[in-house]
Amino acid sequence: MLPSPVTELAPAKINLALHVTGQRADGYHLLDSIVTFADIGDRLHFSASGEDVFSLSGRFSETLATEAGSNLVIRARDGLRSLLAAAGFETPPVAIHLEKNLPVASGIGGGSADAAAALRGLLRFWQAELPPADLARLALSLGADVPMCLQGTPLIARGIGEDLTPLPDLPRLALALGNPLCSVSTPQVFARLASKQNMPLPPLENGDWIRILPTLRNDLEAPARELAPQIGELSVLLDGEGSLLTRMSGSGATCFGVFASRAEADRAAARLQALKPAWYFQATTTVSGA
Ligand SMILES: C[C@@](CO)(OP(=O)(O)O)[C@H](O)COP(=O)(O)OP(=O)(O)OC[C@H]1O[C@@H](n2ccc(N)nc2=O)[C@H](O)[C@@H]1O
Ligand SMILES: Nc1ncnc2c1ncn2[C@@H]1O[C@H](COP(=O)(O)OP(=O)(O)O)[C@@H](O)[C@H]1O
Repeated sequence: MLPSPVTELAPAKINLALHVTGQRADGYHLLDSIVTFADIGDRLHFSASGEDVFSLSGRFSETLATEAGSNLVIRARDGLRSLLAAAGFETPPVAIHLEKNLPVASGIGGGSADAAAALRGLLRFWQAELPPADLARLALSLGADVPMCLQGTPLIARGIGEDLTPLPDLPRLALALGNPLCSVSTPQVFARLASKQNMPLPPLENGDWIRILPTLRNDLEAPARELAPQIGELSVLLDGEGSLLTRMSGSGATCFGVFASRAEADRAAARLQALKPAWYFQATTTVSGA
């Protein structure tokens, strides 16, 4: 019997805080990051096919079309298939369609979210299982953010992103996301950091989040603003809409504003979209940790 079709959401990742605390000998930076996930993202569809096929659609698919063969989704499929084949599972050809709704190279981990969704979706499609440690190793080999995207719930990420601690009491947040649609290169942002040894996160047990979050930082924001000055303009616009806390996510250029309610986040995103029609704005409610 042919496998049944499967659909997976690849939710946007939001770094609510990101402290760079050191650098490994291989050049990768050590992070302390509070991460949550949006209720919006890319969408992946998996269906039976005579041969492996990969197709793209969506607002941001064009930038990826020329390098479709090296897409993280393909790398995830191939990596998973070889582990599953070694474990004796059947992995018949699959048609994968990626609906690319998230801006590319934008600090909300679109590629990592897609890779994680490909792993989750293909395990369901092929009705297969892997030991969690093998899956975690494969995820990390695809990118530092892929293990956290595989988890998909609020967490603290340490190391380069592989050391994950759940944050079940992080509340749902109403956010307006904005991006001036200038893609920012993650390695270039890390390379411009003035200091690589910054204060780690303070202890966060029983977090009074609304009080604590504003006292934290994104250490990548200053170097990203040097590369893309529009980030400063975007932050001012979010503040002007009444954001309770405005900050950049990941290596940018996406910034988020935290709003008192989803209705306020919706209004802010709609007003800013009218003001800057060529930019990306999206209201979202983040997932619950419980
Ligand atoms: C900065 C963060 C924060 O969550 O997010 P994004 O801006 O990508 O969303 C991540 O650490 C990005 O993770 P990810 O995008 O998966 O990174 P990778 O593909 O593994 O690495 C891309 C490049 O970024 C740099 N890099 C990445 C992660 C890290 N902890 N230290 C680094 O120095 C390295 O130069 C590496 O070659
Ligand atoms: N499915 C994918 N979605 C986005 N980018 C991808 C994908 N596959 C490979 N990439 C590559 O990964 C790079 C980082 O993209 P992305 O994950 O969107 O960045 P960020 O983590 O900063 O949001 C892009 O420049 C692109 O060339």
